[in-house]
Amino acid sequence: MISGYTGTQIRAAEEPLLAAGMGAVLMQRASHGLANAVIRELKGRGHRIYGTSVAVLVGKGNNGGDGLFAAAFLAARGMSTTAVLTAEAAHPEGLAAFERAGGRAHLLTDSTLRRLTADVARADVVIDAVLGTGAKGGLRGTAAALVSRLAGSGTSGESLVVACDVPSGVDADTGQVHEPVLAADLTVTFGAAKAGLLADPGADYAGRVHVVPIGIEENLPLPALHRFEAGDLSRLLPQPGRRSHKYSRGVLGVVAGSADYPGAAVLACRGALAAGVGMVRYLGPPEVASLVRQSCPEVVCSIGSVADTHVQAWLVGSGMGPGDSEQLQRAREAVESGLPVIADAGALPALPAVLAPHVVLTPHAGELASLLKRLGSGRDPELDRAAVEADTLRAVRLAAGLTGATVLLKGATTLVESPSRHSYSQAEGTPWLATAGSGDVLAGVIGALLAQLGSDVGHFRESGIGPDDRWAAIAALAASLHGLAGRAATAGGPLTASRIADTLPEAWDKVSRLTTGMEQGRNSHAHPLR
Ligand SMILES: NC(=O)C1=CN([C@@H]2O[C@H](COP(=O)(O)OP(=O)(O)OC[C@H]3O[C@@H](n4cnc5c(N)ncnc54)[C@H](O)[C@@H]3O)[C@@H](O)[C@H]2O)[C@@H](O)CC1
Ligand SMILES: [K+]
Repeated sequence: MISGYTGTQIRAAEEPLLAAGMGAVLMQRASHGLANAVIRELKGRGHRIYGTSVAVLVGKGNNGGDGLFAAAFLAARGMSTTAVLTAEAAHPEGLAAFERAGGRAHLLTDSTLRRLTADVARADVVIDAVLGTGAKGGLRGTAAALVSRLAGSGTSGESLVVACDVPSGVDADTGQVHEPVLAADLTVTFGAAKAGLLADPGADYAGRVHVVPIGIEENLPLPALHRFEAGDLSRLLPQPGRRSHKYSRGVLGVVAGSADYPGAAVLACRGALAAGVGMVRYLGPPEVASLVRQSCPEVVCSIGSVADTHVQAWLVGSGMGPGDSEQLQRAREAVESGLPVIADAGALPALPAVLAPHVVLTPHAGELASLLKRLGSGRDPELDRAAVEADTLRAVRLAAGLTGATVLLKGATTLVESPSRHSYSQAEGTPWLATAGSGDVLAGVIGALLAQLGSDVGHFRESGIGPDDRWAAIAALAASLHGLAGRAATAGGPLTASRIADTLPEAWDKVSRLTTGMEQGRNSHAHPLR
C-alpha cells in the first residue's frame, strides 16, 4: 500500500525534527536522494554520468536548497551543472555548496531570460526546484516565462525532467495545477508521497514518483490517500475455499442495458463473470436479455422483480437512459433493498439524493459535475466538468459528503472516496482503456467484488479498513484489477472493452501469485509508484 499525505501533513511531521535542529540533516537526506535518483535514472537509460549536463531551476525557499545541494552532488560526480536562480535570494548554504563544487549560477531576469531558456533547453537533465510544499499558487514572472517557453518549444521533451518534491505549480495537497508547469518524467518526493501527486491533474505532470525517506516517517499521521499495490490485491482479493459453491461465492444481480445500449448489459455481465462471481442474474427487457444469453450463456436471465431475485449485490445503470422507466424503477428498488449496489451511468440521476456507504456511485467527470449540480453542491453551483477535472479530489470528496455514498471518479487516475473520507487513488491503467464499454466492464468487476466480499467485514478489518470504508476499498480493488487487465491486454495498441474482460482472469492470476514478501524485498529508498 502506498500512502499519500498532504504537503501540510508532511510539514507538520517535519516540525519536531526542525525544532530539534535537524533541518540541515533533512535537507542533506532529501538532496542526496534526489541526486541518486537522477544518477539511477540516467544509468537506467544507458547514459553516462560524467560530462552529462544538468540545469537546475532554483526557487528562493528550501525546495531550491534541495535542488542546489543535489546539483552540488552531481557536479562532484563530474556532471556539468548550471543553476538558474529564479529569485534574487537563494538558499545560502545550498548556493555555497553548489559553487564550491564548481557549478555556475545565473540570475534569471528579463534580459537573461532568452539565453538561459536556451541553456536549459540544451541540458540533458533539468531539475525543477522552484516551488515545493511551501508554495502559494504557481510560477510567476520570469520563472513562468521560462517554463512556458520550454513547454511551447517542446525542447524540454528531449531532456530528462526531474521534479524536486513536486512539479512547481502542482498543489501538493490537492493535485490542482497552476499553469505553467514543467511536466516531469520523474518526481522525487521527500518523506512520503504527496497526495497531489496521486490525483489528477497533478499526476499528469508528476511522471513516475519516487519516495525518498528522510526520517520523518514515524511522525506521519493517518494518510490523506491510499493506493493499493499488487501485494494488497493478492491479500485482499477473494479466493474460493474447497467447499465453496456458486451461491456462497456471491451472486450479482444486474439491471443494465436498454434497446439503445444492449451491449452495456453484456459487457457488465462479462466484467462480473471475469471477476470471479459465483453467478450473475440479469433483469431487463427481453431483447437485451436475449443478447446477454447469446453472449454469456453463464448468465441467468429473467424478467422477475428485484424483490424476488436472490443476490448478494446489485449492479444498476450501465447503458440505461432517462426513458428506461422500468429499468430505472428496478435500480431504485435495488438501492432500497439495503444490499450493496454499484450504480453507474443512467442510474446516477435517478437515485435518491441521500444514500449510504454500501452504494458505490461510478461517475466520470461529466456525470460527477451533473450529480453535484443536482445536489446543489452548496458553495459552488458553477461546478462543471472542467472544474471537476481541475480539482478531482475536492469534487469526489464533495460528492461522497453530500450523498453519503461511496463515490468512484473514473479517469486516468481513478479516485474512490468513502463518506467518512477514506480515499483511494489507483492508476494502473493505460490511455487505451478510454474506449466504449470500458466503464461497463469496470461496473461488472465492482459488482462481482461487492457480491463476493461485501459481507466480509473481518477480511478488511484485518487490513485496518473499517466497515464503512470497505466499500471504497472494494471499488479501489476493482479499479486496480481493471487497470491491470487493460495494461495486460494491450501490447501498446488499441484495446476493446471485451478484451479487458477476457484478460482480467489472467491479471488476477498474476497478482494472486505475488506475496507481500516481494514488496518487502524492494529497495526501500525508491518506491516506484507507477
Ligand atoms: N521543511 C523541511 O524540513 C524540509 C523541506 N524540504 C524542502 O523544502 C520545501 C519546502 O520549502 P519552503 O517552505 O522553503 O518553501 P518552497 O521552497 O516550497 O517555496 C516557497 C518559497 O518561495 C516563496 N513562494 C511561495 N509561493 C511562491 C510563488 N508562487 N512564487 C514564488 N515564490 C513563492 C515563499 O515565500 C518561500 O520562500 C519542500 O518542498 C522540500 O523540497 C526538504 O529539504 C526536506 C526537509
Ligand atoms: K519543485
